[in-house]
Amino acid sequence: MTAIVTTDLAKRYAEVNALDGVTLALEEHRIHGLLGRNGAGKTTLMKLLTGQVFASSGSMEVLGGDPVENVDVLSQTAFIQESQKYPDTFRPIDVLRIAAGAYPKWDQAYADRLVERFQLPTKRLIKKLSRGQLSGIGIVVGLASRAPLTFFDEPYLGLDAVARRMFYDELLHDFAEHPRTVVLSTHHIDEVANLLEHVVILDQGKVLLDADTDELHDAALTVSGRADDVDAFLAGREPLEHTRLGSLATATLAARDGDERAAREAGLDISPVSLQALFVHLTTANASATDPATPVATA
Ligand SMILES: Nc1ncnc2c1ncn2[C@@H]1O[C@H](COP(=O)(O)OP(=O)(O)OP(=O)(O)O)[C@@H](O)[C@H]1O
Repeated sequence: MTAIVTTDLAKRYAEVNALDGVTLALEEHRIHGLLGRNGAGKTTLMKLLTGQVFASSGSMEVLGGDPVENVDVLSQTAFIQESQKYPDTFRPIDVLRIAAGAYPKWDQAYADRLVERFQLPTKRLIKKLSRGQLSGIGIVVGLASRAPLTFFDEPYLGLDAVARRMFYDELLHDFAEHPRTVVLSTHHIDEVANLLEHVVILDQGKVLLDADTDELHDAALTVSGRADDVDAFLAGREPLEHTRLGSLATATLAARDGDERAAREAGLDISPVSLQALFVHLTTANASATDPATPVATA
């Protein structure tokens, strides 16, 4: 089943088209990566899908319904945001108590284990917590809610590398035991690349890439070797990246059938292109092809 369908979805603010004609279908029970440079429209898309802002045009279906003021859909949805605000008097224990009442599939024993693992001081005022501890609250809520649809919008801010690793491990482990649909927005692309089954890259409000990660591994390749051999291999083709160092060269290019064999025969080394490298190539190429911000057409 498809968990999320959007058709030509757009969100216009006064001066920007934050989202511009987004058409997507996200399968249920998968971990989807929502990637994009700053201001690409990731948070805006997640806010639309959780009914927090209204679309300017287009349509969407989330878990089979319109999310706007729809308790059936929203009770099955968790949206974890780094910028979550809490009342001044709140302690983590208050947030966890509210979450326990709000999410039908809440697992208190799992929440307790996560609190311990992330060393969350549950009785300290939230306003006194460190940034990493604040992120920890969101992660505990996002995981222990076991919501059929969970959005994590850069949930790691302030978390150190060890705690981020713990989050990825927990997500993967719990996802395997309790499959659900996860949409994860992050700038730490290499760290999450192995978790993602499907990736959407937004750029300037539009979908730049919408693909399964399996397909991406075959989408591009990097060849390296003697500069003359690399040049001969590239003949007539436009590489995504090409660097020369003395008599050696490296080139990354969109893959075609037979490339690997031809590169091997030419004596070149072949390496796969990481998701992070592909992301940088695609968004950089798009930036030079378009304006940085899409101006709103005035009527
Ligand atoms: N309430 C708002 N009013 C006006 N413009 C907004 C508003 N919210 C978002 N925008 C603009 O919409 C665009 C998309 O913003 P959004 O927060 O969705 O990006 P993002 O991909 O989540 O970025 P980041 O990775 O930096 O968090 C940006 O240009 C942003 O300035």
